[in-house]
Amino acid sequence: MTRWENYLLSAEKIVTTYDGSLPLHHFLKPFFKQNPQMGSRDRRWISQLAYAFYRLGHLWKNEMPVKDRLLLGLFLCETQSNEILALLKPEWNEQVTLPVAEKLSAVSFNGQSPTPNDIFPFTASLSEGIDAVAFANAYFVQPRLFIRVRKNKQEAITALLQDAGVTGEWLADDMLALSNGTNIETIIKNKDWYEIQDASSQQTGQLFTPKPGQRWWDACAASGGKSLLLMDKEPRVQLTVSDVRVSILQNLYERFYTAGIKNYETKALDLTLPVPPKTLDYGSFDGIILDAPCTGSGTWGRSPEHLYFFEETRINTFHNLQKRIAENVVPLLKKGGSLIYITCSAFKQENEAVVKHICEHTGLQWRDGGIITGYNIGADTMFAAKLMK
Ligand SMILES: C[S@@+](CC[C@H](N)C(=O)[O-])C[C@H]1O[C@@H](n2cnc3c(N)ncnc32)[C@H](O)[C@@H]1O
Repeated sequence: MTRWENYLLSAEKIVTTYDGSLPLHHFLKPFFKQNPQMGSRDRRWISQLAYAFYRLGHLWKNEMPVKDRLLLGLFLCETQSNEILALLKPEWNEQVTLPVAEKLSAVSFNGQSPTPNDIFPFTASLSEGIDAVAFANAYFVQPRLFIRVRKNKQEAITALLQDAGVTGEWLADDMLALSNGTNIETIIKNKDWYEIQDASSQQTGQLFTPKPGQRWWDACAASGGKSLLLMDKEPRVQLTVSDVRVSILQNLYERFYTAGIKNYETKALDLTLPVPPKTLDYGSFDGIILDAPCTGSGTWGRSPEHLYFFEETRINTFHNLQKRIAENVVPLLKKGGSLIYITCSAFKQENEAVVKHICEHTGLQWRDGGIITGYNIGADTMFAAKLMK
């Protein structure tokens, strides 16, 4: 058996035993540990085959034999001729450099050509403004790495990248796109010069309008990505951060420390329940960022196994959770203050439908924002709406 056939066999073993209960990279680690004979090149190819399999989403999921599906994934995801296809599917190897849309129109199974809905079977549930074809086809392109440059270090960072022979693309004054896998930590040693943050996530910050001395609350702060964005816009804000997970706030402390942010208040809060009156003052916040828990469907390009194992009923579970959290958060907003409702979901039920519910039940008004489509630049799809009290 050739090395390439062995790769296929190992990838087949992975995708037939992995059940989606933990992220794929967590599953791959022990798999490779149990197979120490595999070198780094072997591991890279086997992982690539497995990821490409999940990038097909639901396309011919239960019909196509696993080996054929692994090769189909490789054909659609790879952009350069490779030895696996050369040996096992030479006709595809010749077409591998074509754009994804052309490659998709060149394949069929049981007389059927693939549709966006075969890949992402929930296209009818997508938010307004999402192009279903572009959204589905983006699954075959690995998302890019984005950094947000801090402290006006654009020139210094450009020089470091040049020295390292790495090319980036400036998408905004402080937003740099790099190819996925760029080892940025080894290139830029000063950790406070930048934040790794997806382009769409950076774009949500356009709705933040903090003024010196104002009180802002990042209600689902996790490791603080949005708070860091807010504080870089206006460091004189009085910030409160909270999350239901105390463990994730530990990451926030570390990131804030590195970024030099010292003045903030922290709370552990489960927002499915009303905020206890003595914990935070009702009607006191000028701005609230509600980056709500969600399906994450706008980020599945980075973890395509989630698309493969997703059950549609989850959308409604998150919709109900988001409404409940929002209802408990709004009373803490000042009159004239703004609520920034954010998700990294592409589903309208988690986005527009929740905003509509908030407006109808709390009297807030939707003033700005909406879907942020990242798929054309290799970024996540997100939703961010500004609501005023
Ligand atoms: C999308 S993440 C927030 C990401 C973060 N804002 C950032 O930019 O890095 C959603 C967060 O909501 C938190 N969460 C989930 N259920 C919650 C609840 N019932 N009350 C408060 N926070 C909750 C999760 O722990 C998670 O950290």
